[in-house]
Amino acid sequence: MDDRKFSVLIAGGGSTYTPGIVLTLLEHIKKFPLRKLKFYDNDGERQKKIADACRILVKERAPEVEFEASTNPEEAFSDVDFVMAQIRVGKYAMRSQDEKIPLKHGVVGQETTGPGGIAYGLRSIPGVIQLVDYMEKYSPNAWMLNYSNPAAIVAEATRRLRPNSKIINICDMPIDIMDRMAAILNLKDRNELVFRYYGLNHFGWWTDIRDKTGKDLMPALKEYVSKNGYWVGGDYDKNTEASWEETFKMAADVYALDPTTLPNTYLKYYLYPTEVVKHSDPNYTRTDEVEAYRQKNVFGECARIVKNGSAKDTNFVSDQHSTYIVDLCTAIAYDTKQRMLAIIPNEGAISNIDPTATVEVPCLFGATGAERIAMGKAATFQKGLITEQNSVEKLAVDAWEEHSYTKLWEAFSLCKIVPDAGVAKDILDDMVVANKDFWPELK
Ligand SMILES: NC(=O)c1ccc[n+]([C@@H]2O[C@H](COP(=O)([O-])OP(=O)(O)OC[C@H]3O[C@@H](n4cnc5c(N)ncnc54)[C@H](O)[C@@H]3O)[C@@H](O)[C@H]2O)c1
Ligand SMILES: O=P(O)(O)OC[C@H]1O[C@H](O[C@H]2[C@H](O)[C@@H](O)[C@@H](O)O[C@@H]2CO)[C@H](O)[C@@H](O)[C@@H]1O
Ligand SMILES: [Mn+2]
Repeated sequence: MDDRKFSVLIAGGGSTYTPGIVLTLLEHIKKFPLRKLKFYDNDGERQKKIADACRILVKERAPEVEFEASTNPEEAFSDVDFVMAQIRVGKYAMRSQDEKIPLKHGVVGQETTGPGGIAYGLRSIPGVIQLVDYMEKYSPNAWMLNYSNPAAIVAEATRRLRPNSKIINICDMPIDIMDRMAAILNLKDRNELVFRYYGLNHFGWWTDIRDKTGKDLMPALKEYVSKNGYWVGGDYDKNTEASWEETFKMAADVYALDPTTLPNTYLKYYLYPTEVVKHSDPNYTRTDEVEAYRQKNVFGECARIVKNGSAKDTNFVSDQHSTYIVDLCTAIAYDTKQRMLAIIPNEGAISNIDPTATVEVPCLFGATGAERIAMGKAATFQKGLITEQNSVEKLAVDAWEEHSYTKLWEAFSLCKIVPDAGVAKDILDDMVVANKDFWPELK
């Protein structure tokens, strides 16, 4: 290790994930030394509530680290080495629409899946592109790790619109699942697993999982997942919300369809949409839960820290979501070639899938970014699903670029969870109205 210290900007400083990320960064300060921590958000009022608490946290735990929060792009993006991007364009008010509009028409209403995911995608594209442009203008040597959703559509847009930018799109769902796999197998953590995985974001499969001696762990995992999905239970899941419990358990049903692989939890929306809709309440969706619990707890705890003037007794904890991001920064900063997943142009990584598809595969992370590892051929079932879903994602980006109503209607219609083009049009027309402040005017 050398004597470099890094300046990190969290873009979307007002996010509910920010305190967890700050704590993780501070906990790992020896491994990934910091000189500056900066926040940027376009909602100064929301960001201030989180920033005022985090300023106290940083001052108490790492007084040598300079802390700044700003809504001014030049101020925020200057003198930065890494940008962690986690914006939600349209905030929870629009996530709620993404979920409730499709459900009103009997279709799955989900943040990153189906019509809701496409609607969110069209809002996120200009927001994330703007962050990339600010980074390139004010800190051209910096790297951006983007996990603003829907990461699949955002990654397809950055592949096309900013092909040479230093942006890596990432997701923590496989991280969460691999932590569960390690717990199921009584291993220390996910780093004990040597894995092969391929697919699209929120749409992928593990094909091989071994320990570091080469021992095949798939049989034991399959045996467990066939009965329990990825639900661990006990202490491990004592804080897991009921809707996530349902999702982790349902991985058993998804696994049953292809017992040669282990699936990403998000596949439940595509393979069992009828079941998902049956268990959904169109008047109370995931956004309502997040606002009632995560958002309330995070902002409540920040207010308490500010009132006390101290974060010494805070209940904020660093989570898996953020340890992964710190691992990625460390790998890029120190060229460790650690193997982790990224959402990246295919270019042969899945040999029988369009080279221009944006896929999620293991990569070696180092000073030049993410270097993809070839995963071979997708099986027939996966190839069919991936090709259809990737076309949906491509049509969504076409629609945004060309301001095309027809392309967007095609995207909605092609989407596996939408029954036909008539329902697709009804949902789309409601979404055009709901998204009028965010989408380009469609012709
Ligand atoms: N890829 C992953 O695995 C993963 C995991 C968790 C969360 N996420 C994503 O992280 C993001 C944040 O999630 P959250 O639930 O904490 O949302 P949040 O609404 O609490 O925070 C998002 C913040 O982004 C800000 N924002 C919106 N548009 C902006 C813009 N154009 N420029 C600057 N700031 C902007 C908002 O004001 C808000 O403070 C979402 O996109 C979510 O989907 C991704
Ligand atoms: O409904 P939300 O807002 O709670 O979660 C949506 C996100 O779900 C995944 O991320 C999980 C992650 O898997 C888990 O380990 C922990 O960190 O919480 C995250 C958020 O709940 C998914 O990967 C994200 O893309 C979604 O935004
Ligand atoms: Mn994700």
